[in-house]
Amino acid sequence: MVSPSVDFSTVPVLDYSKVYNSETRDEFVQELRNAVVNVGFLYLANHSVDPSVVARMTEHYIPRLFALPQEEKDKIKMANSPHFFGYTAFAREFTKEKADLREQFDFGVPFENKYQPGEPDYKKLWGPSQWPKEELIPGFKETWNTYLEQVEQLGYDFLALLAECLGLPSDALHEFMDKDKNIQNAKGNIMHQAKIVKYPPVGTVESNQGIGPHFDAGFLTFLLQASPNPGLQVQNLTGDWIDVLPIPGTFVINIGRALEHVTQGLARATCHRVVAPLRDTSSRYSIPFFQAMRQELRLNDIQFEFAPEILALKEKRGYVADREGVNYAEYSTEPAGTVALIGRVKSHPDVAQHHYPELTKQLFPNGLPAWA
Ligand SMILES: O=C(O)CCC(=O)C(=O)O
Ligand SMILES: [Fe+2]
Repeated sequence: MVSPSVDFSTVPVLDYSKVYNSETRDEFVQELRNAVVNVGFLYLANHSVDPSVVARMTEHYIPRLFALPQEEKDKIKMANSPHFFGYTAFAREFTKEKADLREQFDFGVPFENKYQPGEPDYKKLWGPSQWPKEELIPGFKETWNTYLEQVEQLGYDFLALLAECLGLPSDALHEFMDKDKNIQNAKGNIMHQAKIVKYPPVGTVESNQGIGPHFDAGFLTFLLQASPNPGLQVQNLTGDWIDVLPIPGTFVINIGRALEHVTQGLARATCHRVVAPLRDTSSRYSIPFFQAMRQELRLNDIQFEFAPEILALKEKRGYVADREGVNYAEYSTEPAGTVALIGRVKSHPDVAQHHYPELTKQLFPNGLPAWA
């Protein structure tokens, strides 16, 4: 059941500068409520991340990163890392058992591994990134960490607005980052993850999966579309694919499954995909930043009471059956860290078998599938 009056055919653009002005703040919160409940995706213009840092990443570092000699990329291959950080060669990641036509480097915000023997496996998941040699790409690490720090902060600020738009106290969602809702404590204790992705122009009519249809697993995703190429598409309630063309100076923000779960489905996780650039065009680049949450939390441990008029928005929007994509049903019973680990093992089973042999065996009882 879908209410056609609330279905979307474009992704709304929200102006973050409205938040700083008491006359326009309310308007922003209302626009956010519409985007969060009915679309699950939005563009954020005039955001707080320094445009010169963004420009330095997109214009200077991204091309140099992918232009590193192949043997230097291979030295930091993901298989080295129990944290699933590092380089993944072209078409070596899988969405629902089909190769994604992209090449990428995965990193986390700076983090020291805190795993102690006897603790759950998911504690191994968070740890340091792997870096290309500084002399081959001078200044990259510093600029990238500055970028991550600013997006991390935007993420915490944005969570406060999101809580507010659903009628919750503005720090309500911060409990998923720190038990005392203290964001200063969350910094350095929650390991958000981000990657730098290249979609080379290899698409054909028969084979064009840049990344297959999926839902993001975590809380919020902040996506920087780092080149003018189209490709990102989101599925509306009717099932049509809607283009999310790059708009310079914006982030695309979307809701992950965990945030959908804890808001009782009010904040909508929306299925999306990337269509690979066609042959003879140019590469598409992007940087998705995935907001994580406390690993030990079972999401059902924190229950909100939403006002009836807020819950009514969900009825008005209607429900769509999950068409494609992983369910993350484990969020009802398992700690968030376990759900995240399962997701990583399914996407990178060849990496997982080195570091999480038992879990890999459990998830792939007949051995690694042929596609891996
Ligand atoms: O690269 C993009 O534009 C989107 C990537 C994405 O959806 C993902 O990695 O989860
Ligand atoms: Fe995604």
